[in-house]
Amino acid sequence: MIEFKNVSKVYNNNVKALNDINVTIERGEFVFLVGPSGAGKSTFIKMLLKEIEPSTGSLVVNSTTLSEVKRREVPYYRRKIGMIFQDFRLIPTLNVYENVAFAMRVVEASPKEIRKRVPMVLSLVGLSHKYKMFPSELSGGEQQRVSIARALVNNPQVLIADEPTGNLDPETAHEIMALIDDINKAGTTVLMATHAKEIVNNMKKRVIAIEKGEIVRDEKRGRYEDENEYI
Ligand SMILES: Nc1ncnc2c1ncn2[C@@H]1O[C@H](COP(=O)(O)OP(=O)(O)OP(=O)(O)O)[C@@H](O)[C@H]1O
Repeated sequence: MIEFKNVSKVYNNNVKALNDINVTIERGEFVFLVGPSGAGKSTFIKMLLKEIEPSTGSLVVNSTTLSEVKRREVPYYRRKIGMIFQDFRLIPTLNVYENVAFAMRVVEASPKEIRKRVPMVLSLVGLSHKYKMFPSELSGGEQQRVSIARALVNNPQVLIADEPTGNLDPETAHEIMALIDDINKAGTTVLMATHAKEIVNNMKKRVIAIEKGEIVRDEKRGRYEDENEYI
């Protein structure tokens, strides 16, 4: 469960990026976070990862109050969260297997556990046969699958995706969304920030729309909606 309680963020330059956000996301939900550029979506996500602190208010993620997580505990807290990005962020000098294994090494998983989990998640994303290849030898969709495997390998409760289809053609984007949907159906909470209107409208999931730092819409089975559509 994710809870924002009266959360505001004012950056040093006095930009108010989020203004009194109150929202609850239940375990197992699939939520799209939409809104124009500069609306505050990245700020929302960075707070969940404890990359930045709220100026006021508090956040709770799976019973952990983030303000109580000490600096040295942050890496352990982040194990609860898998993260995927538009630009994949794979390590170019490591092959597929090693990219995924690396995420387990940094949290000091045992070699035995690594040998068990990595093939399991590579199979889940359909890349078992490409485990020796390097990121530069893979298509964009395959690279995103590797990054999804890496996000899932430590068995997180929440998957956060920041514009995960932004660099993919529509067909590949559709395949990646089907994979993320399956992951959600298996129980992982998904929060996805996106500008991909078609995807949001096709999937009929909860949509939280942010504008100028405020939640302007929060609908179950929502739509992307943009005002210009109706002009
Ligand atoms: N580190 C920072 N310092 C100062 N202002 C910032 C900082 N990061 C973001 N902002 C400002 O906060 C506001 C919200 O930015 P944010 O990056 O959260 O928007 P966004 O919805 O993620 O946009 P996009 O869709 O373009 O990624 C913007 O006005 C931005 O300029």
